[in-house]
Amino acid sequence: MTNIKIILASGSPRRKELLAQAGYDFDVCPSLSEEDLEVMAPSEYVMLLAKMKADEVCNRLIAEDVGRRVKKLPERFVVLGADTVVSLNGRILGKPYDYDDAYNTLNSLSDQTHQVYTGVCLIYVEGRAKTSSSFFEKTDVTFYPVSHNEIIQYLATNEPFDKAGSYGIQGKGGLFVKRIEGDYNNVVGLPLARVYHELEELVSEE
Ligand SMILES: Cc1cn([C@H]2C[C@H](O)[C@@H](COP(=O)(O)OP(=O)(O)OP(=O)(O)O)O2)c(=O)[nH]c1=O
Repeated sequence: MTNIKIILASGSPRRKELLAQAGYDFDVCPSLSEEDLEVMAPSEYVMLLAKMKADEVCNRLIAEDVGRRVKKLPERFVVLGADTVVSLNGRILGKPYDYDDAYNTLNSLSDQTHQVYTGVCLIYVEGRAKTSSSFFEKTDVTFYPVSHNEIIQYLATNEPFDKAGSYGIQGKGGLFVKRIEGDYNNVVGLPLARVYHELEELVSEE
């Protein structure tokens, strides 16, 4: 039996008991639960989600290519993962769960300033080497007062349901926006100019 140290990425007492039963040397480091995620700072949260998305795609593509005689992946490429949330008074508002959630979210954003955070993770793959960079951008968005009828009309467009904070600044949701401070593209889901600069730095680092 190997004597290598195992880090058990799980909070399950059953898994712990089974590893102990076999006599393995291990430490427990449970992965973050949904409850932990909800109390994270929005900046940390979006960077973690962006990294999870990029890691998953990167690992899957590389694993799929391993079995191929003719490789589909180029010698060098970058995987970009991103995640966007709205934060109102420190509370994270993602995509709405349902109609009522979208209504309540828009109602709470009315006549208020909230923050839109987008986290980005870039993974640069060159041969077998991987280097990555993670960052976030924050944009402050102030809404005009939004009435009950305006929210009902807006929900009928179906625009809110796949969007963080239940609105799209690039669509009819733009009519609610009084002012923004920061990158507009960041609100739409990708801080393009920051991505450009980080990408330039990442791929020229070797
Ligand atoms: C606030 C706001 C968000 N959004 C969008 C950007 C994101 O696509 C979405 C938040 O969901 P995300 O989970 O960040 O992204 P996604 O599910 O659309 O795509 P994937 O996970 O595959 O990368 O909300 C707008 O389009 N306009 C806006 O004004």
